[in-house]
Amino acid sequence: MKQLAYLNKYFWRYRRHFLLGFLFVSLSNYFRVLQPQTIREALDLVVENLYLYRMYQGTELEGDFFGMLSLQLFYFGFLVLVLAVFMGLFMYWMRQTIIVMSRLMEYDMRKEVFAHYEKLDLAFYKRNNTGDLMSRITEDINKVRMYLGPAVLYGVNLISLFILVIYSMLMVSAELTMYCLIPLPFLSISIYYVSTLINTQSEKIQQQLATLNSTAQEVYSGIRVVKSYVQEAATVKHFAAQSDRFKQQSLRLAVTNSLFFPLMVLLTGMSTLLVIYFGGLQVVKGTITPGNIAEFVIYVNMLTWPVTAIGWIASIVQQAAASQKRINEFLKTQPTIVNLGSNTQDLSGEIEFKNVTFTYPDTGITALKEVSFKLEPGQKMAIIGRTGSGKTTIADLLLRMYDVTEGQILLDNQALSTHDLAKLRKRIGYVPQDVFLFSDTISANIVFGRREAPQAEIEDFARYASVYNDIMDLPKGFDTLVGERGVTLSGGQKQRVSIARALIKKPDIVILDDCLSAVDTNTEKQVLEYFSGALAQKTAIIITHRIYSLLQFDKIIVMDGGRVVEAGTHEELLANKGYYADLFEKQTEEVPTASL
Ligand SMILES: Nc1ncnc2c1ncn2[C@@H]1O[C@H](COP(=O)(O)OP(=O)(O)OP(=O)(O)O)[C@@H](O)[C@H]1O
Repeated sequence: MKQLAYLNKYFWRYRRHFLLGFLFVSLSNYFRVLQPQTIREALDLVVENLYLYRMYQGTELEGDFFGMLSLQLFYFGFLVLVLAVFMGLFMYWMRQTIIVMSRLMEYDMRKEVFAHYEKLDLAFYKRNNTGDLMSRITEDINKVRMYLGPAVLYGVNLISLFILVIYSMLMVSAELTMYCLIPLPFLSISIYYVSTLINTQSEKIQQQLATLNSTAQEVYSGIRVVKSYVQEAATVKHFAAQSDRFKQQSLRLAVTNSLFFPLMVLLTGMSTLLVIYFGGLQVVKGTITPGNIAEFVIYVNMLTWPVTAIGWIASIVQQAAASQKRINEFLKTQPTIVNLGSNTQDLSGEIEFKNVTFTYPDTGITALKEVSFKLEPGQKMAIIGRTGSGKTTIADLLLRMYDVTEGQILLDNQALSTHDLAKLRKRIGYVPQDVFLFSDTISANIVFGRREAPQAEIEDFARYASVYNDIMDLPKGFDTLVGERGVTLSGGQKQRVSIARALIKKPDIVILDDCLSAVDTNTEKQVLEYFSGALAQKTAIIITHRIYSLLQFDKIIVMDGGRVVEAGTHEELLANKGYYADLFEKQTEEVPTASL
């Protein structure tokens, strides 16, 4: 339960809503409790006057007496109505304060969790799967919201109603109060068990629904494979089996749900029975009036829902505590990559790796071993090597997605950590290998790192990245939606949009990670021409599997198993007759007219 203490800061922030809510609940309940008392008075009035009425029956005063009695009853009826109006009014305000409070808290909390997620480093995202992150920010926060809103509301309601009703009951008869309260703890306990059962079953159903969703989603995403392997029937069978499990679980829940109300009615019915029986005995003895019995029956009914709610609240609080525990786990996770630097100068582009060794914290894989190289401002370097040889890791370290395990990276002759992290990332234009575009317009994707860029520049950079004509061929040009909600761009088009996105930032250093792999040789040639022209003054690192003779590299390093196994210029490496020379030879044979 101590997990929920984290939420106290929100209660403090919205204390005004909370206190007002408490006041409105109490006022609403006050008017509610006055109702049975008015009904009791009305009923007693009728009982008392019945005798007198019989006396006047048949006389000429009968009409007057009846009129007077009706007027009094009308007055009581009107009073009950007025009380109901006040009760309803305060009930409306109670929801407007407490439920609104819970929604405000939910909003603050979701924002806090999302902002915290964004601060966490890449290693955190590798350790935890996206589904888990999503469920904590959606389902878990929803469950906590149930505690902040409905549970608090019914809890506050329960306390104030209990005090008022029990007080009013005790004023009439302590003995009768005791009898009618006997079944209520049983009601509360059994509702607690039933709602816990309902919650467990609902959770299983939710999980099964998630499985069902992902099964369907996977089939739709991989529909080409499914169709080409003629696996439609098999996937339908698999889906039907999952649906069947969902159906069974839902039917089980329906059985449990149908226990809820009969149980409630049974136990409150017993309370009513006890009130009528023992109350009747007391009326005979003359200690209470018949109106008191009616008053008590209404009290018992009033208590039914709050007492039921005890079990329900307990179950909500239990779930909220479990969810808050999961949320706290992430909130307490601190990023390992933090901003230690204050250097916000633009970069001249000098990069030096000094004996850099790096081991991925989550897998223990040593991706780089004593890697050293130096680039002067404006120099271009190619990194070549087999897959898994550590090329991307070099880019990740330069962007401080991870910190080196051993050795040092210097940027402009200063340790990487002395540079302001945000500024450092802003000054590096990085085109990652796995291109990712947001479900937004092409324009919005291009200006992602420099939102104020004017349309003319967006178009210019699309031209530099050789994607302008492709974009203009789309139905809405730069306003075309891409991704899930829009058109699907080809792999090569996506790569070029992502190049435009990196270049429009006008970075000091450019890193391209195998980002021309999916474009044809002509397009590749155009992009590289732009690089050798417009980016002549920028330091650039190009990670690739292809050898480009178009672009004059000042340096080429060949990676293997995390080490730099060859380094030098194109000519030096050819003379070396190693991996590079081999690759060059193979590529010359394969594509004699390509970009070589
Ligand atoms: N986020 C990560 N967590 C753990 N290990 C990783 C991670 N990224 C890469 N590795 C491992 O580090 C090694 C180097 O990977 P890296 O991505 O740097 O290679 P690469 O040369 O860029 O490969 P490719 O040409 O296929 O992109 C590989 O063994 C890989 O499995």
